[in-house]
Amino acid sequence: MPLHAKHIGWSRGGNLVLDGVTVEPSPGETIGLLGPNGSGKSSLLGVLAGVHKPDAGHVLLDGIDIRSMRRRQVARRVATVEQHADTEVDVSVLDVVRLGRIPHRGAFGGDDAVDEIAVEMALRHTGMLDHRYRRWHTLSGGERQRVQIARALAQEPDELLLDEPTNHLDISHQLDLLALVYELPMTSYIALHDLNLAAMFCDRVVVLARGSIVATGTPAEVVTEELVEHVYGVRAQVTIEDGIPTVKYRRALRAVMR
Ligand SMILES: Nc1ncnc2c1ncn2[C@@H]1O[C@H](COP(=O)(O)OP(=O)(O)OP(=O)(O)O)[C@@H](O)[C@H]1O
Repeated sequence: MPLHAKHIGWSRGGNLVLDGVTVEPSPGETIGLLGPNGSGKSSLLGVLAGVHKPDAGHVLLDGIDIRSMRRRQVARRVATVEQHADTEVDVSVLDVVRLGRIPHRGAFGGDDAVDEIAVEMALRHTGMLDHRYRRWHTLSGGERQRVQIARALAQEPDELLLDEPTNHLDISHQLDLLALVYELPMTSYIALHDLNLAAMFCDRVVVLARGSIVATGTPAEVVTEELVEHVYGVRAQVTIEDGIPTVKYRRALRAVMR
């Protein structure tokens, strides 16, 4: 059973950041987490990754609460790509991607050949193989993002948690990356701001507002003109082609203050 969130409640600084959030994907599904700034998408990913301990509810992996699992056990199964991953250390692309193999190495090391195959596959998948000897600090924002995805893939997880992975990417790489994630056999949770990309590449979307789920279902069920106006306060036209909604936003009249 993939990573499930059941009735998650999580508070920070006296505020309820997540309130009764339940998400139960089927194996291999791509779940889009949508919602305005501050609605709880990153917090939910943090809870799913086991980084934040929920005050209420459970995160289950194979039906077992991850709190009762060892950290390494969870790390072998769940890979995370954060929004602003960076390092001051002078490392190569290869060094970063090899970090993904750490959960698979025991006290006496691991199988170097297996590790190197996983690393090469991950670099190839993300189009970074030719850049493997580049230094991290020489990479563009988009290239760094792809390296972080490669690191997560090298981990060979069953579950992938991605926080706005298309940040910094040009449209061609956004489409490539989401197509890659969509085709991977693993279950993925992706926090996204772009409703059109979410509609194209997610099997199901979960819309959060102020820490609660306000809608969940297929993109065609959820991404409606009413929802866009209700959740984002933006008027839009939504058309559906081949079962995939496309959102065209209406430009708000600018308030001129004199
Ligand atoms: N450690 C923390 N301490 C205090 N407040 C927090 C903490 N972490 C999150 N929050 C608050 O919880 C709310 C949800 O934040 P979160 O980062 O999960 O939202 P988000 O949907 O990912 O936002 P964005 O789209 O801007 O990335 C915000 O109001 C945020 O300020």
